Amino acid sequence: MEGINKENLANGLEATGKDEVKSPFLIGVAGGTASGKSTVCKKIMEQLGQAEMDHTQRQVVSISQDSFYRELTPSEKLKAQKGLFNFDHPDAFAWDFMEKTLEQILKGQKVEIPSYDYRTNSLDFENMLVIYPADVVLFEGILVFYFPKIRDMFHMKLFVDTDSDTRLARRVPRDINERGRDLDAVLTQYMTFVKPAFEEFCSPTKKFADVIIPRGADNTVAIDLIVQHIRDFLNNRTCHGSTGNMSLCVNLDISGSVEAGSIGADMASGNGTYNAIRRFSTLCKELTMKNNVFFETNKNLPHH
Ligand SMILES: Nc1ncnc2c1ncn2[C@@H]1O[C@H](COP(=O)(O)OP(=O)(O)O)[C@@H](O)[C@H]1O
Ligand SMILES: O=c1ccn([C@@H]2O[C@H](COP(=O)(O)O)[C@@H](O)[C@H]2O)c(=O)[nH]1
Repeated sequence: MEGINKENLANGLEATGKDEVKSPFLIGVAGGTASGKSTVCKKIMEQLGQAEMDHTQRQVVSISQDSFYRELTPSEKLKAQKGLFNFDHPDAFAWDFMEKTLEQILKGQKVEIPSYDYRTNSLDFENMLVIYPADVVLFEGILVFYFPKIRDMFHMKLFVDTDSDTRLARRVPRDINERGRDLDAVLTQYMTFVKPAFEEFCSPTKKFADVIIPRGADNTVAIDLIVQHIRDFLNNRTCHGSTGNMSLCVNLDISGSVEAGSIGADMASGNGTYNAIRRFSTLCKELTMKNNVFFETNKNLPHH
């Protein structure tokens, strides 16, 4: 990406000649089908007072990976109508378009993406979604951590981890009531494509997450913490512009064992917000509340 790196993105500024364009803090939200990814994003937006706000004015926006399904060939369309197309395989997505769109978003540009119509298994170009520049962008989908180029764009990665029985129990009524399917088709698609693809492509990406959220939207403690972190980010950006996440130093200073100073040191040493965020997520994993473990430790994270 020319002219962009994680450092200046996380600091929120990209130099474009004389003008300074605000680049958003990009959060990836992955997880299996019906794990609660969109519900988690919706809750975050609601708690931040963004959901009821006019979409041109929002500081936080949420985008679904579904807008990046690729257009099907006529024969694939026929297969899809019979429930014989694999929408859970990485090949079902238009990765180039996804990458380009995220690059534009990171450059602070307005983008237009199609909505997705599950009833016809196709992109709806009549109903384009306009994504206005925002301070924080949530990007959710089953495979958002699958491709390294996309994965590396996120400043923070969340994985919504809901057990597969619960997910299936939620998917069945959702697909019947909201996506125009019948029970047989939902179960056949689940057993033929959804479950095997989850195990092969989605579940292995959990290891890339900075924060794993067990039980999805039911995990109010985890959501409150993430909301608080976004609030800090937004306040800081408003108060300090490019100084990014200084308030992390204050807000994380809630336990004697928390090394709030090391976050400040990151900022002061010029290692920047990205490192501070990494430390934040590590701290989250270390934090255990009495009788309430709200984050599952991701053992695959490198030590800082
Ligand atoms: N915590 C929850 N409790 C009960 N139902 C939920 C919960 N989270 C999500 N759902 C329901 O499960 C279905 C899938 O949730 P959704 O957030 O759309 O998942 P995803 O975006 O991961 O596919 C929806 O019908 C939603 O209303
Ligand atoms: O035409 C389509 C496109 C996708 N799907 C299924 O949707 C899920 C992903 O959406 P979630 O909201 O994360 O559940 C994926 O498992 C596909 O199987 C579909 O059924 N039809």
